[in-house]
Amino acid sequence: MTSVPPPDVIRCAYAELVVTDLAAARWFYVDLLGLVVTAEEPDALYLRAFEEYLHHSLVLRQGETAACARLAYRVRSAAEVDRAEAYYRALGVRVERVPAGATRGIGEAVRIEDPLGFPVEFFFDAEHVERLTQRYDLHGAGAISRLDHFNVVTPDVPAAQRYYEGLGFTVSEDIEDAAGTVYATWMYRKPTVHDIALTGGDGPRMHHIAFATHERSQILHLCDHLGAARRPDMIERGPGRHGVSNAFYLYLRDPDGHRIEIYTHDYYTGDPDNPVVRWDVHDNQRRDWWGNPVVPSWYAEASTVLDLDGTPRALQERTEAREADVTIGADGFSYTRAGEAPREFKLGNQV
Ligand SMILES: O=S(=O)(O)c1ccc(O)c(O)c1
Ligand SMILES: [Fe+2]
Repeated sequence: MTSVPPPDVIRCAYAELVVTDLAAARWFYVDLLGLVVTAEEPDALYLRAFEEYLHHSLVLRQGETAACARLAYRVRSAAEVDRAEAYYRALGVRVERVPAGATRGIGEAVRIEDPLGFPVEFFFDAEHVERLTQRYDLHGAGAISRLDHFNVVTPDVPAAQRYYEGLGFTVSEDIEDAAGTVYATWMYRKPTVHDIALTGGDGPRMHHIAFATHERSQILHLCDHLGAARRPDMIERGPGRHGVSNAFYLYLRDPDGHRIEIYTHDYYTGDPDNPVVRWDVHDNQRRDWWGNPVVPSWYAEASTVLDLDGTPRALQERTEAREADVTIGADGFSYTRAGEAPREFKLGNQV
């Protein structure tokens, strides 16, 4: 902890992913998902969704090894960038101040290796570009509106929660058990369910980046588009309805295996007394409100993250119980109503 006040974080703002085949990634993120190309270089793409007016919310950079190179938060003013620098220098983590343009379209920023081992950036100034909110002539049937959240894998969820609470984030929901083990926590700065989700596991790893649509039909169109492209293998989990967050969801895997969630219909959390929702890890409806199975890869696989030198981070093993061991997703391995025997037709009762 430090006596230096934390920066005033507004929201999650952009991610930078290393991809091994920029052309294949361009097909996935632009031709399939419909993200807009703000700028294009031989080895990088700067993409945004239709409601976004900052330069980008996703950078794809060609590289040898697929990884997450950066998770960036926007702070409320240029002065808050200075405060971020002071906060993290006092915290004693690695801090780098970078000039405007270090990332195309982004102003002066502070980059850190945060206490959880993630490469994180705080910025305010950014180039404004055309906001395409009502350019319905450009929206496809699967139009994506904006970046919504990051989900990261970290071994000690309570410790990660304390770190993010120190940064001014608030818990909206979590998954825990009767013994007090916390398996996952969702935390926000913008008034939705989360800007960051902390998933218990070997980390630091990036679990997924999520974009929001306005309508469930847009998510269903993306599924149909993948079917038409004969690439249903890119659909990892869903479509479905989450228990946690109540969002309608779809998880895709990009050509490098990076997990992208498309998500809509979570809820407002902007009042100071927003009730925290706590889920029992055995509740079959926590991960999927309809009790559908969570595929094992969703628990097991996540993207490597890089340090500020671009070197892959070594993983620290989770020492507490793992959710996939305690219950395999929401598929009948546990209970929905405590004390009642599960029904025999759910997957969990057939293997
Ligand atoms: O699967 S969960 O219902 O726990 C869930 C809720 C919200 C999310 O953004 C997510 O990725 C996963
Ligand atoms: Fe998510």
